[in-house]
Parts: sequence; C-alpha cells; structure tokens
Amino acid sequence: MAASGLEKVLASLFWAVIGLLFAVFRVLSRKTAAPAAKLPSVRNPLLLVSATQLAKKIRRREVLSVEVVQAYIDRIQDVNPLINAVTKDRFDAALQEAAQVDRLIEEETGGEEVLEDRLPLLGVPLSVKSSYAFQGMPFTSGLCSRRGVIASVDAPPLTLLKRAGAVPLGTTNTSELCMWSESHNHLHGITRNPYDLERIPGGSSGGEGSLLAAAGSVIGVGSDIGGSIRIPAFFNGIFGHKTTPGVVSNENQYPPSSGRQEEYLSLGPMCRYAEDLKLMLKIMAGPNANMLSLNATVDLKKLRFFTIPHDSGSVWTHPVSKELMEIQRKVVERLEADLGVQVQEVCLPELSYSFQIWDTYMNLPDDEGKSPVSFNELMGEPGRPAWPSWELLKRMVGKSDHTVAAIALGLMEMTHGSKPSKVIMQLKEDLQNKVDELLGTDGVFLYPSHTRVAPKHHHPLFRPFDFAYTGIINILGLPATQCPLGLNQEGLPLGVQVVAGKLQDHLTLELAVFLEKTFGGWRDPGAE
Ligand SMILES: CCCCCCCC/C=C\CCCCCCCC(N)=O
Repeated sequence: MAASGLEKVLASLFWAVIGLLFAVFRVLSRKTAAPAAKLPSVRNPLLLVSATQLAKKIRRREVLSVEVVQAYIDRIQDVNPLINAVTKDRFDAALQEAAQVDRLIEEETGGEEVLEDRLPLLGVPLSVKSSYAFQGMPFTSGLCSRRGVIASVDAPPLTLLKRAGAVPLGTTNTSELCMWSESHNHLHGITRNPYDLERIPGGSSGGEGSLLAAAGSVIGVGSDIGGSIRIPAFFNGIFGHKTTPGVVSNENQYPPSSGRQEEYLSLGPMCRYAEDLKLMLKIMAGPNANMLSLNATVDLKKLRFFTIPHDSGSVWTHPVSKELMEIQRKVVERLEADLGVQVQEVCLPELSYSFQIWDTYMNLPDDEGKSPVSFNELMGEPGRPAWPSWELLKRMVGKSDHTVAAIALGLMEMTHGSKPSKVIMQLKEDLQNKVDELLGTDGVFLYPSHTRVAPKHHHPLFRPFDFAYTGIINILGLPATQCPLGLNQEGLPLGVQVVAGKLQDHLTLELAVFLEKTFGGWRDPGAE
C-alpha cells in the first residue's frame, strides 16, 4: 500500500528538517566522555524471586514480609540515585504494613490455602505509576502544574492489589501527561535505563520499567494507550501486558481518557517474571476477570502462529533494526522446533498507515459527539489551554515548564483537520477485519515492539512516529504481551510483542511463560 505522492513529498520535507535539527542537537549535546556509571549487581537472593513465589514463601513463613520489603527498600536506595525512577517513596508506611502482614500470618489459623485464596499477594512489594490515583501520594503525571496534587482515593486496580495484600513502596515517573516514549518531565526530571544510563527507559510507564528492571521492585502497574506499558517493558527487558480494553478499570487516572480513547486505553501488569502476569491480571480485573479465560489450560501446540516482521514500509516510521528482525526469526525457529507448530509469515499492508490510524482514532468524538480533551487543554490551566508556540520560545531560554516533546505534541495537534479522513477510517476497518479473521480465538502473532532497542536520551524527538508499532494494537483493541528475549551485543534488551484476539489474553500470557523459559527472561543489568 504505497503512500501518495503528496505524502511522500511531505515526509521527505519533514525528515530533511528533522535531520537538520538532529545534527544541531548532536553538536549542542556533545560533551567529553565521562566514565559510564553502572548499576550494582543484585546481591540479595530475595530480589531474584517472582512475586508468586515470594507470596508463597511469606505465607509459609519461610521469609518475613518485613525482610522482603526491607530488601527492596535497600535496593531502591542503591539504584534510584542512578536511574531516578521513584517520584515518591513510602518506606516507613510500607515497613509498618509489612509488619502487620507478618503478625496476621502468625495469628492465621486457617492455613496456607485460606491465605492464598483471600490474599494472594500478601506481603509482596509493589510499585505504582504516578498517573494512578494512590491515596495520600502525589498524583502528578509529570505535569508541573500538578505539583502538590495528592490523590484522595485509590484507582480501582490499586485497591484490588492492596486488598490482595500487596505492599506499595512508592510511585514512579512518567513522561509529561503520559504521552511520550521517554519518561522525562520538568517536575521529577529524567528517568534512566538501568542497562545504560545514557539511554531512555521508554514511556510513559518508564519509571516502572526502569525500577523493575533494576530489581528495585518485583511487580508494578502500567497504563497503555499507544505503547506505554510495552515500550518501557521492551526497553528494560521485562514483561508488560496490555490487557484487552474494558477488562481492567480505567477510573481515576490522570489524564482521564476522553472522546473514544476509553476503547484504546488499557491498564496492565509489568513485572520481571512471566508467571506474575496472570496472577496480577486476575487481581487487577476484579469481577471482570470472568471475561477472560485466565484459568483455562493453554496447549501452545494447538495454537495457530503468525509472524509479522514489519509494518510494510511506512513513510513515517523507521525500518525495524536487523537485530530485532533476527531475534523475531529466532522466536519463530524455537516455536517450530520446540512446539512442532508452523509459524506463517503474514504481510498486512494497512500497517504502513499505523500512525495515521492511531492519530485519527485517538481524536474521534465519543458516541454523543463530544470531542476528546485536547493535549493543549491538558497542558494548560483550567479554561486556559497552553499556547505551544509561546511555550517553545520559553523553552528555548529555559523558561517553560513543559518538555520539548509535549510542546511538539501541542504544535502537531494544531495541524489537525476538523474531519477525520475517510480513507484512513476505511483502512482501519480493513485491517481490523483481516486481523480479527486471522486471530480468531486460537491465533497469536509476533510483531516488533519497536523499531530498535532503547535509544539515547531525547532521540525519540527525531523518530517520533516509531511508537506506531505498539499504538496500532491499541486501536485494534487487542491484548498484547511484551516479552524479553535476552540482550544484544551492547548489553541492551531485545524483545517482541505477542498479540492475540480480543479477550484471548490467556494465550499471550502463556506464550510469555514459554518465551521466558526459552530465552532466559529478565537479566540483571548490574551483572558483570
Ligand atoms: C520534532 C518532533 C515532531 C513531533 C511530532 C510528534 C508526533 C508523534 C505523535 C504522538 C506520539 C505519542 C507517543 C505515545 C507514546 C505512548 C503513549 C501511551 N500513553 O501509551
């Protein structure tokens, strides 16, 4: 599906300007090389146990919750000065809650099964993205004007996780208003990738991604409307699941979804160990867990597998790197060799319009004709939308509260037409039909999580559309799990997203367990 002549010209002009800006950026950001700091390796064995196993050990009194929580606090104190992932901790409260857990277990007479059933995460530490309402904690989403905003309630999935016994350690950083693939804002600063501090941890759940990969947390919660769980999970070599929309409550997040965005926004678990995905999702979904088949036994040998190596060549995205194409090919080989299945390569030309489709659908009005709240309104004060050109001038002299990325999004929004393109809407319908037919209830496809491994800080500004690899899956309403696949030669995480049909989340979660066994899962970023 070739782009039109006009689109090709526009894209060429855009990339020429971006190329020039990138050259200027490189000159301005040149600095004398300092020895790169490295994270300390993980020494405490408690930090190398999944949440599922930790909960079991705590229930069986093999370890105290206080010991586990203290181990994580110590680790955060070691790594956070390097990665800047935590926006606010609650260590004293967490230790008190852990001590209460240990007392409760001491006094419980019903036995281990009762505890497992009622409180499956009892005593296990948890981290929380700072765009979720978490009672008593800053609720900022990286926006300077929300400095001092404290949540008065918990977002429903957090209530459920706490009710299951999890002990929150604190909140983590995001991109400004959760709308960029780098977790940087002028309220909490810049979060770094634990595998290379000069690189980004992704966004918008980048604080979660970075902290989890650094072994500063074992489970966390993220949100995803364009890749905000999967991009940071990929860049940090951990697991992240974007749930089928409508299963986990989206209430009490900032910014709230508006227009049709509720259909594309999903919350989901982020973690280092694949077995924790299902446990967390069961809890976070509450009664809606019944919509999914999370208790079903999945026989991977009976599934139909597909691989889609790239988006068929968009003028806006970059080609998928050789190493990512290669690792996806290796996954195919392992599936075929170990499971005896056939993986069919599929080409979906409509994917080359992924960015335009995402952008169009994100801006559609809801069923009552109400348009989504604009990004400039969210950036500004109530009743006074931000004026991005003015903010850009201010940023040039270091006086704007907004990041360049947020200002660029504000500027881009001003170029939107008032009517959605019928051509793009038709392309989306065609793609949806093809994908739904392909997947059915027993199909899974592999698709790159991004076009390259974690880039250097600020580099996404010069390749802003590559998130479309994850964004299109949101618009299609499909569940997807990002799975780590080891490290490249520079020690940076490789990975792939696995996608299934609507409500078939159990399939991608099972495949995540298989890929963890086959490719080794998360790696310690501090390992020698
Ligand atoms: C020089 C910069 C040009 C700026 C053009 C910006 C166009 C990119 C448009 C949207 C980027 C959104 C990135 C979304 C990342 C994940 C969002 C999420 N919450 O899931």
